[in-house]
Amino acid sequence: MRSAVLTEPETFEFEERPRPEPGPTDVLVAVGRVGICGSDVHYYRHGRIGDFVVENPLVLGHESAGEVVAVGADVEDVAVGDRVALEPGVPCLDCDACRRGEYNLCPDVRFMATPPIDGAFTEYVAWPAEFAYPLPENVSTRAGALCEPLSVGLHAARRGNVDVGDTVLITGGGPIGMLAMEAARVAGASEIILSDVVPEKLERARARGADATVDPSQEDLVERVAELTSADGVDVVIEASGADTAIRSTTEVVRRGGSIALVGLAGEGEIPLDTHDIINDELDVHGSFRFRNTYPAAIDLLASGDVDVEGIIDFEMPLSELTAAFERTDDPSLVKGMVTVGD
Ligand SMILES: NC(=O)c1ccc[n+]([C@@H]2O[C@H](COP(=O)([O-])OP(=O)(O)OC[C@H]3O[C@@H](n4cnc5c(N)ncnc54)[C@H](O)[C@@H]3O)[C@@H](O)[C@H]2O)c1
Ligand SMILES: C[C@@H](O)[C@H](N)C(=O)O
Repeated sequence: MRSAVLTEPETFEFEERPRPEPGPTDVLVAVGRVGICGSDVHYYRHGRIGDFVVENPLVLGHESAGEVVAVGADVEDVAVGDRVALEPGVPCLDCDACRRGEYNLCPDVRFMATPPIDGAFTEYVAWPAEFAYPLPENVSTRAGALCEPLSVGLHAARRGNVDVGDTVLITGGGPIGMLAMEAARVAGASEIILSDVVPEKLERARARGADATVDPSQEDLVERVAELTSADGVDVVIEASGADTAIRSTTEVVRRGGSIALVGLAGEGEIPLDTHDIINDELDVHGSFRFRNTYPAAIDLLASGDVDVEGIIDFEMPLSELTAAFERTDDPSLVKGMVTVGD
C-alpha cells in the first residue's frame, strides 16, 4: 500500500509498505477521507509538538474514516463493507483513568499521528474494532472523518457545562471553535458569540449561526461582551484559539459563577489568570483534553442533521498532493482541508 511518510520537517515521502494484517479484534480499513489538523501541520513544519518528537518516519493524519475491507476473527459488531469513523486514541482500558471512565487521560493511550503511532495518510489502517464506529447511510465518509474535531468540540461543551439557555463565548474560529459552536448549540446555548482576528472566519461563523462576532484586534473584547450581555458576562467561555490574550481574557468576560473550558494550547503553558476573579466570582475553570465517549453522540448528531461539519471544509485534495494540501492550510482565511485517499 502507499503511505505518505513524514521523514523530516516539510518532507513527505511516498513509501510502499505492506498492507497491515488486522489482529483478532481489529478491522482493516481502506481509508477514504482524512482531515488535516493543526497538529499535523505543526509536526510537518517543526517535527515536534512539545515533548512529542518525530524521531522516526511518521504517518500523520488522525481525523479519518473509510470502509472496512477485512475483520479479525473475534470482531462481531463491525462487518466488511461498513463505512466507519476511526476514533484515533486507543487507551489501555486497564489503568485508573480508564477504569474511572476518563479514558482520554490514559497515560498509555496510543493516539494516531502522535509519535511513535502512525496515522491515516495511507491506504489502509488496521485499528481496534471497538474504536471503529459504523456510519449510517446518510452520514458521508468525509463527515465521519470530522467526528474527531467535532468530538473535541463536544467534549469542550461538556467540560464547560453548557446548559439550556446559556450565552456562550467561543474564542477562536478555527475548526475547533467552529465545531465547539455546533456542540454548544446542541447542548442548548441560546446565544453564541464567536471571536476571531480573521474577518473571513467571523463571516463564516455568522453564516454558520453565530448570533454575534467580535474581532479583538479591532475592538475591546471585554467591553463588547459586556454590551452584548447587559454587563453580566457570558455563562460559559470555550477558549479555542490558543492565543495568550484570549486565554487571559476568559476570566473577565465570564459572568460571576460562570464556567471556562480551556481547549486552545498556547505557545507557552504559563499564562497569568486573575485568581482573585476566579475565587471571588466562583469561576469553574476546566481543562479540556481531547475527548471521551463522544463518537456515538457525534454520529447520531450528524445522522439527525442537528450538527454540520461538512460546511467547515474549504478544499479536498488527493493523497498524492499531500504536500500541496499542507501548504494550502497556511491561508488564515481557510478552516479545514481534507485529503481523499483511494477512489
Ligand atoms: N485540548 C485539546 O484536546 C485540543 C484538541 C485540538 C486542538 N487543540 C488546540 O485548540 C486550538 C484550536 O485548534 P484549531 O485547530 O481550531 O486551530 P486554528 O489555528 O485553526 O484556529 C485558531 C483560531 O484562533 C484565531 N485567533 C488567533 N488569535 C485570536 C484571538 N486573540 N482571539 C480569538 N481568536 C484568535 C485564529 O485566527 C484561528 O482562526 C489550538 O491551540 C489547538 O492546538 C486542543
Ligand atoms: C485531539 C487531537 O485533535 C489533537 N490534535 C491531539 O493530538 O491531541
